[in-house]
Amino acid sequence: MSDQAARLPPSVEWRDGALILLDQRRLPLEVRYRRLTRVEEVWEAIKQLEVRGAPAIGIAAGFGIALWALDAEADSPQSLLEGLERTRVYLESSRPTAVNLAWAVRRIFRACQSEPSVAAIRARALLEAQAIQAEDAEACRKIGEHGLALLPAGATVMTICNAGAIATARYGTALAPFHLARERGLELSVIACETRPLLQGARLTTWELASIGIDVTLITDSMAAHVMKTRRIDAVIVGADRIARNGDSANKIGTYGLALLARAHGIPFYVAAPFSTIDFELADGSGIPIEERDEKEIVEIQGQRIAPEGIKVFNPAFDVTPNELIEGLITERGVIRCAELDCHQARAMG
Ligand SMILES: CSC[C@@H](O)[C@@H](O)C(=O)COP(=O)(O)O
Repeated sequence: MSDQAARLPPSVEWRDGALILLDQRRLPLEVRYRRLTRVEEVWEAIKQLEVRGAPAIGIAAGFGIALWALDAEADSPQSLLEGLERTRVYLESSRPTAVNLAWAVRRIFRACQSEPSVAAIRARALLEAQAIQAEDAEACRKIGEHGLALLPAGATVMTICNAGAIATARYGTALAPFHLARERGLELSVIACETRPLLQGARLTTWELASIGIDVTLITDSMAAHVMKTRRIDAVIVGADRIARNGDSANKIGTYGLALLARAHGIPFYVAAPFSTIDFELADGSGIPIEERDEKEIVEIQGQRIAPEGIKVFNPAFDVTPNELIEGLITERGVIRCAELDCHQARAMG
């Protein structure tokens, strides 16, 4: 079995005491890595989408808190933990929608609380961040297995944004089935929506899939209905930034529209995500915070103004797809119907 997925370099890596990030703002024109050594740089990299995608920002934030812990001056475990708590809150303020970020830094903080010394806290922060990364790679591989099992041979799948290997530790979520298909020599095709306004589909999904040899066709977001009507689309698979416990799922703006179109055309619509993306504290999607971003992302293209000066702009980065439009959640624990999510978790908790 070839290992095509391994050809893609990791987008987030801990090396020699620093965080190495693939700068996703520059793709596909340039494959450039940056070495970050301070938590402020990690905060900025998350804010500016240098690292993006729910699991990847969780992993990066995890290493960010570890960077702070390793470097901080502290004369007692208590003072280190107090600083760690402030750093956790700071990192959580970088982007609000993807729950993986808060989930990762809270998990690291909790783990550190039981350590007896400054040295043990420092070591534990890094170990926990590395564990989160390793667990994500394994979860994404399983998501790929479960997703692949849903698809007929030679399937064509539509997706939006980039929920791929570069948005996770490895393999991706919505794109994981394609990485596994490639490893196994199976032919599948992808229709990638460009994903206005920041073009993660056009820039990142096409780059990622083409670089592992998957057949990928780029369309603009407004072509989705026409393509569903005139071509055979076997499924729509998207990622998620936060899933409420009733299955309502927040993902990149435009996802909700795709789900409505898929329903109108009788195409199954799946959300692929690890359990770390599920926020069991939220009863439904109405409580998911939706990030609003700078108007420049809409009124400019590559620094060039395209809309009149002074017009009003609304730029939400995410929307929420209601559970009734979702055929199933493709998770590391299998494909779960939204209605079964809550009891599934209750069973897993024993
Ligand atoms: C595996 S990534 C899942 C989601 O985070 C992804 O689909 C998405 O919406 C990313 O948005 P982004 O704004 O690029 O971070």
